[in-house]
Amino acid sequence: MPESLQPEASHFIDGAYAEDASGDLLPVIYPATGAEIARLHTATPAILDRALAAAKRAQAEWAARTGAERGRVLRRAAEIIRARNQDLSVLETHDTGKPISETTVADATSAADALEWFGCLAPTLSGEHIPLSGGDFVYTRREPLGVCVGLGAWNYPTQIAAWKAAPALACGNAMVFKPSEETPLCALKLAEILVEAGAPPGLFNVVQGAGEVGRALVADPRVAKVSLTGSVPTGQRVYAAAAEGMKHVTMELGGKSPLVVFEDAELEDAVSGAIMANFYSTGQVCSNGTRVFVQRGIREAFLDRVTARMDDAVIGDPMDAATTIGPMVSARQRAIVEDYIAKGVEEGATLVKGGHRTGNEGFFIEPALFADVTDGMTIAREEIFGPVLSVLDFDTEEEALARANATPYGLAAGVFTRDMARAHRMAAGFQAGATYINTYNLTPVEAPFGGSKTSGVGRENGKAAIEFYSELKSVYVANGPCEAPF
Ligand SMILES: NC(=O)C1=CN([C@@H]2O[C@H](COP(=O)(O)OP(=O)(O)OC[C@H]3O[C@@H](n4cnc5c(N)ncnc54)[C@H](O)[C@@H]3O)[C@@H](O)[C@H]2O)C=CC1
Repeated sequence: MPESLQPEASHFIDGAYAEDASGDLLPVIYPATGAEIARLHTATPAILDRALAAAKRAQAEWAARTGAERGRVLRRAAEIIRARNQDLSVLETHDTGKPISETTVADATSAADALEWFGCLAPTLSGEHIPLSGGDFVYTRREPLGVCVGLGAWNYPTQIAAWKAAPALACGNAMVFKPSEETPLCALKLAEILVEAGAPPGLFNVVQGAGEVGRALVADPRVAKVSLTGSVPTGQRVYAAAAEGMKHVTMELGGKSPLVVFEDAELEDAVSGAIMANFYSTGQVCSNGTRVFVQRGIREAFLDRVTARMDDAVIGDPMDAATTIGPMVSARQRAIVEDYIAKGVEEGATLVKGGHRTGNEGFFIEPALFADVTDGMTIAREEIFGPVLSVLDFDTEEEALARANATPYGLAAGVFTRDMARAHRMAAGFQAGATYINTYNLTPVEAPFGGSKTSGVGRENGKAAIEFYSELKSVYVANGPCEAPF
C-alpha cells in the first residue's frame, strides 16, 4: 500500500492522532482497483469519551474568543487547504474513486471556500437591540450550541466535513466528526490543518466507525447538535434519536430530483445540465436530477445528443487527468446500481445506452441512459445513487410541474427554458430546497443548500447555516421598578 495514504492513526482527538487498536478493523479500499490502501480501527467507547471530553473543553475556550479571532483561524485553514489542493485531491480520489479531474476543482477547493466564507462571516455575528416601552429593552445574544456531532456520507468526504465544521466553528461550537466508514481518510487531514491554522486542540475531532459509532455519539448527553449527511432512512433514525435529548439537527438527505427540459430550451445546455445532474461523481450526488422530464417535441433530439455526448465520457483510471468517470465507491454500491438497471429493463423502460460493468478491476460501471420511463417505475421513484439517467416524456408545463412534485423527496429541481417567466414560475412551483434555472448541481458556499419534504431539515451554507449552529438568548433589561400583583 502507498505509505503516504496510511494515516498516523485512526482518529484525531485533542489536537493529535489517536489510536485504540482494540477497535474493529476498518480497511480502506481504493475503488478503482479494489486494493486495500489503509487500515484503521473503529472507535471504541474510550475513544469516543476522549473525543467528546476534548470537544467540550475546547468549546468553552473557543467560544470565549471574538468572532474576528475565530474567523482568522478558519481563513488560515482555507489558505493551507488551497496550497495543498493537489495532495488533498489525490487523497480524495483514493478515498472515493472520483476522478482527479473532479477532485482538484470540487472537493478541497469547496472546503476552502466554506472555511473562508464562514471565516469572514464570524466577526459579523451579533445580536440586536429591541426597544420597549418605559425605557425597557431587550438585547439578544447569538450563542453557540456547544458540542456538535457531524456524520458524513461517502460521496464528498472533504466537502461534507468542511460544510459542517465551518459554520459550526464560526459560531463558537466544537465538533466531533464521524466520516462515512467507506471514506475515512479525508476528514483527518481537515483536522490536522485546523490545528496548524491555530484552532485549539479538541475543537475539531475525527472518530472512525459505522452506524454504531454514530448512534453512540448522537445519544451522548454532552452533544447539543447533530448534523447528518446521509440517506433518508438513516436521517429518520438519527432525527428520532436526537429528539430523545431535544437536540438541534441538520439533516442533509437523499432525493429523486426532477429536471424539466422544455422544447424552447437551448438544447446543448440542457444536455450539459442533464449530464451534470446524473453523471458527475459517477452519479453519486444527493441533489442529482435523475428524473429528466423532456417535452415531447424534442425527445428524439435530446436522446440523440445525450447519447452522442456519452461517447465522449472517459471511463477509467481516476488518477489520469483525462478521466471523467471513475468507479462507484464500493462493490456494494455498484451492485445496488446494477439491480436498479435490471429493474428498469424488467419494468419496460428502454435502456438506450450503457449500464454495463467495465474494467478488469475496481467497481466501474458505464453511465446508463433510459428512455420511455414512466412515473410508476422503480427507477423513477427510488434514489439510485449511481449514473442512471431516466428520460420521461411530457406535454404541458402544468403536467410537468405536477409530476415533478409527485415524490416524497424535495432536495433539488431544475428547469431548462428560454422563457424566463416560465422559468421563475417553475422555480416557485417546485417543492424543493435547491432549484436551478438553465444549469444544474452548482453548490456555491454563498447559497443555502438543503432539502424540503423527506429530503431534510435545515440548511447548510449561506447565512442561513448560522441559524442552525447558534441560538438566540434574549436579555430583558428593566429601566423602572419591578411590578408584581401583590
Ligand atoms: N443532502 C445532501 O446534502 C446529501 C445527501 N447524501 C445522501 O447520502 C446517502 C449516501 O450516503 P451513505 O453514506 O450511504 O448514507 P448513510 O445514510 O448510509 O450513512 C450516512 C452516515 O450516517 C452514519 N450512520 C448510519 N446509521 C447511523 C445511525 N443509526 N446513527 C448515527 N449515524 C449513522 C453512517 O455511518 C454515515 O457516516 C444518499 O442517500 C445521498 O442522497 C449524500 C450527499 C449529500
